[in-house]
Amino acid sequence: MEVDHEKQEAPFLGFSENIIRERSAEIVSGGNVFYNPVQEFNRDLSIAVINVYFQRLVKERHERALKKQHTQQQPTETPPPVESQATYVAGTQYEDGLRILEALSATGLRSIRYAKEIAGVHTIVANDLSKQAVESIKANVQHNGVEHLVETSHADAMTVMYLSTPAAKRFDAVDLDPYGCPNRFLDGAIQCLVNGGLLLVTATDMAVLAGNMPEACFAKYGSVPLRMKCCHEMALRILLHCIETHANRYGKYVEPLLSISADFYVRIFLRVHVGQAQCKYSMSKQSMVYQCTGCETHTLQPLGIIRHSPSPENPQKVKFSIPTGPAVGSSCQHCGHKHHMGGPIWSAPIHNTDFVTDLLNAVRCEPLSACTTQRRIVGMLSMVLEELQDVPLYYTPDKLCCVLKLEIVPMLKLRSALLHAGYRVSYSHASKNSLKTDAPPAVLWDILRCWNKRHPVRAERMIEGTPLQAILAKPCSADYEFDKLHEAANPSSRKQALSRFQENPTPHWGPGTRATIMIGDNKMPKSYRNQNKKQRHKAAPEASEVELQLEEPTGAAKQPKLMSPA
Ligand SMILES: C[S@@+](CC[C@H](N)C(=O)[O-])C[C@H]1O[C@@H](n2cnc3c(N)ncnc32)[C@H](O)[C@@H]1O
Ligand SMILES: [Zn+2]
Repeated sequence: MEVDHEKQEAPFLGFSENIIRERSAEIVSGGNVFYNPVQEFNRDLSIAVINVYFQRLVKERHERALKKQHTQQQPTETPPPVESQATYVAGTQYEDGLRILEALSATGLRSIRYAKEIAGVHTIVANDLSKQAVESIKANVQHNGVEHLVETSHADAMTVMYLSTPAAKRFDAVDLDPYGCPNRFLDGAIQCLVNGGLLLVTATDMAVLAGNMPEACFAKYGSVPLRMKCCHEMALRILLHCIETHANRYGKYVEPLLSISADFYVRIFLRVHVGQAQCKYSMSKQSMVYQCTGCETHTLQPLGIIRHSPSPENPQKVKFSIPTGPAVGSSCQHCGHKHHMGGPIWSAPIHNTDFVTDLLNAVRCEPLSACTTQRRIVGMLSMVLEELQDVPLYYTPDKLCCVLKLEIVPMLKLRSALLHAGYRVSYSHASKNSLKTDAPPAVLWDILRCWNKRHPVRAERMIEGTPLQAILAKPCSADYEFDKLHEAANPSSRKQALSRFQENPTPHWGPGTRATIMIGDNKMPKSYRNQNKKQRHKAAPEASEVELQLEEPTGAAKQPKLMSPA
């Protein structure tokens, strides 16, 4: 697929002396083309997801075929066998295999790995806007012997996707892995996917998504972010909201399979289905978020509600309506301060636990168990399965205690207190220090009042008008149990010490790399590169945006820090 829109010849970089090896693939031609070794986790996970997605697809096809046979065949006929996943192997082309588009491919590494490690491929189109990148993809595809599966394309990703909207040309899976924000590619991706197709989206503009530039976030994603401790989950939910609104325009809706916040980016795996009727449910999957400017308590205000109103003619009948609100008073019921309002965000579950269970089983077995980042994938997925799926967003004990200037409650004590009081708790995969709970915020503050009795805040801190004074002035309504460890307080992933977070980030950790970062065929501005060098060891500098420091806080709560380019 060649769209010849580039007139001038960019120099072909040729083969570099360095060979990059990542699992099954070797990259022999890279030059100035983007390559980020830290994204190996992202690529490993994507390979696992696409493999399991294809297994599901085969099963769905099988069930459909059986159903068809059942309705058509005579009772005496024996049904012919329908192919199962076991017959598919990686590296071979299948007529009924997946048509995958890697819309922003850089060196082609991801596409080459998809060709070699995904069982049941028809074609992979590896596309890039940069001529250098495309030369590099061609050389790498040839070197790895996957020309029969990987087709190279030199075009704007949007052109490729819009030219692929006719039914016969659609893709089963589209992978968007851009620099920064993926928003401009979403419309085309939604339109060029088959019904039930898989969309894989990365966003690395975390400073925007995590609340440092609300005006930019609204312009890009149609949602106002809030600066919260749970900003990584908020980022996932903003991106999901954005993709859902794109899908709804075409009578489609999304089914999130897995939504991951990792290192310096978010990555979402979801299916896009056709269904006007299901689009009506979209309103009730989105919420506005109120955040108190004093104590940071968050409260969700759904945009829609669904009521089941069965009738004899239609037992499944539902009614869609608008909830009354606002969900908070004009000032915070806990501390009396005013609220900020953010959103809308996706407030329905962000993972499909059946899918994640299959995925976890798959990465524990050959061949996926052999991938380099397998331990981290197992840890991450185990944590995802432990998350309270019906509780959007989370608190952190350090921030809660910071508001009240209290000694920090150890996580297991706080979790035990909540569990003994009859509430559910979980971590979020997005933060080591997270606390998801179905306990109302009033209970959380009450528990901290109880903690204050044991570890009282210094008297001089009780200043009139502060959230601390307002919250601690109220009497504690119960004596919570902190000391008796609840059996569910320590989740299995933690007990087993599964590798759940990025360990020992490399010196070049972040969206940038040692090689020149390219934006299309243009080099990243020098000021960014210099800044990049200075900050490499610290956090995650972003190619085109200021970046958020993503380290987990230690000790008392810290606000996320911006690292602006010099
Ligand atoms: C982050 S890199 C992709 C990395 C790659 N997916 C991987 O796993 O190694 C982004 C790539 O997108 C390309 N690009 C930027 N804008 C594009 C556009 N509008 N259409 C196609 N490619 C584009 C850049 O040239 C760059 O190679
Ligand atoms: Zn408050």
